[in-house]
Amino acid sequence: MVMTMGEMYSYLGSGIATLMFINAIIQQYFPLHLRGYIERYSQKFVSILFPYVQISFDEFTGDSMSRSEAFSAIRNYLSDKSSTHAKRLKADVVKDSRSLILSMDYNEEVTDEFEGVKVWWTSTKNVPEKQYSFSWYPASDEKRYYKLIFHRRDRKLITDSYISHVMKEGDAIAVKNRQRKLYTNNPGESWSGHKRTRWTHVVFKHPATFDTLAMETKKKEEIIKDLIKFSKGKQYYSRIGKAWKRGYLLYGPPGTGKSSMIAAIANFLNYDVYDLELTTVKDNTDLRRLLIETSSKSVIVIEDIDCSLDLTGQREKKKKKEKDEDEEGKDPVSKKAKEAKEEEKKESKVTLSGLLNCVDGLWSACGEEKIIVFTTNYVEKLDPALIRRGRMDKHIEMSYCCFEAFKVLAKNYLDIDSHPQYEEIHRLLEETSMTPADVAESLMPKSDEDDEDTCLKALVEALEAAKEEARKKAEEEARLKSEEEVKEKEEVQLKAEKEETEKEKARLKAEREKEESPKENGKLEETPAKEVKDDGLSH
Ligand SMILES: Nc1ncnc2c1ncn2[C@@H]1O[C@H](COP(=O)(O)OP(=O)(O)OP(=O)(O)O)[C@@H](O)[C@H]1O
Ligand SMILES: [Mg+2]
Repeated sequence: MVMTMGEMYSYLGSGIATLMFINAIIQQYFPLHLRGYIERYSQKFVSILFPYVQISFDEFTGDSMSRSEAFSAIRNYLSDKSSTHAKRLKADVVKDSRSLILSMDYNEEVTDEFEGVKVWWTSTKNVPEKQYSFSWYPASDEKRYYKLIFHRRDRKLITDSYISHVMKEGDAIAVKNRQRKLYTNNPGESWSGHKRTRWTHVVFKHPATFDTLAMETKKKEEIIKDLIKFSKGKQYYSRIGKAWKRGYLLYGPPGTGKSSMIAAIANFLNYDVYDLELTTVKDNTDLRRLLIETSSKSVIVIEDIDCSLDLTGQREKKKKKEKDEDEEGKDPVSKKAKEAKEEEKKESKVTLSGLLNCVDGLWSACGEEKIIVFTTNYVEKLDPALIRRGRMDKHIEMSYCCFEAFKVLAKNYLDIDSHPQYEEIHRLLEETSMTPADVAESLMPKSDEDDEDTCLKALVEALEAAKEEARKKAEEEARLKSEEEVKEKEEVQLKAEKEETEKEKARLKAEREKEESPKENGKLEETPAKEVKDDGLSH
């Protein structure tokens, strides 16, 4: 039977212990000059006998007694290795979730290879008495550590690169295994002054991925590349002196996949999502606090940014109204309290500049690896200051469903790559604007009897109906426009006619006056004379 490294180690370990014992006797009874000589030779003897080096990674670090990061990383790394190699596994339920993580059981051994070098890992619980390496720790039942054993000729490779490789891999596995969360700012929280966390969370489980997202392939690939570049950019960002964050602005009509895109980004990068509801944020300070409490590796989302900023103004008006009503209240105590609260509310608001400061001010550099996403249906409504590059680095337009996007949807919803009706759909999609949400709705089978033919037929019908509607709308618009034009023309004509009649009238009047003038003059000659007499102003 082949001896495992652990068994060999313990076998040799006892030999070493014997040697240590002998060494202790030597130290006590032999004269100094002889002692050095014997020690040198005994060490040489041990290393010939057992040319392996051992490194221990304890669960808790000495000074702070906090869980060692190295231990966790090794645990993750080995759990990944051992679930395929080790015979005895230990199952752990990850906190806050229902997923199982298998890890190496205690005293189980796993071999690993790195650049052609073989190493042995063992996991140990409860420090055995002979383990002198941990003798300074008080005895505890739950002392756990990992032991790495390798040949001493590989020492350089192991200490220089293997251990850091294990740490990196272990951290990556931790990121992969972790339960991602969807956070939302609790509206109740910001009004009550409790010192509880401002974000509440649920497990984030959105099935949208870039594979299921319907949009032009070129555009999609560009976004994926951008995300990969960002997520690997730690050194780059620190070199150029920029906070490690990136802003995306998603704009387009409702139902074009803006929210789906955010979920796909989070799923792709394995990030948490913070859904920031601006309308419930009290003021700029509150906003800052909220953003500070967000963790690294997260997507911070502010949906419908145009509405959120508009609402700030509306909220102000509403509050004033409420305050007026309060003043008519009967209970003086609650009235006062309410007034104080209203006063507080009245002064509070999130301003554009507050938002800008949070997006790219000094505060944004707290924590790293963050993506900030704004969505809007009306990009033209946004303040240019908000969406300039550097704040919103990438502007992504989510537009109506194109043929390429349709093909993705058809693959997702009906699992088909082609169909005789594709050509017609292609033509119709170019002629009409339909959102991916509407296309998806038509493609979704409504009953068990529905197959691809019926679904595609439904889509064609929907597209034709949309086309017809658009045509009618355009016609109606054209009709209204032409009607307006006719009306305008008529008005112009009417005006011209009116002017003409006015002129005619004036002309006629003038003519009449001319005709009547001799008679009139006679009369007039008499009258002024009379008048002159009457008012006594004549001379
Ligand atoms: N590009 C797309 N790819 C795949 N599915 C899509 C796409 N656009 C929309 N959908 C489907 O339509 C539904 C609505 O899309 P989504 O919520 O992402 O739209 P939105 O752009 O965020 O709309 P709104 O502006 O109203 O928030 C989604 O559940 C999704 O199934
Ligand atoms: Mg949305």
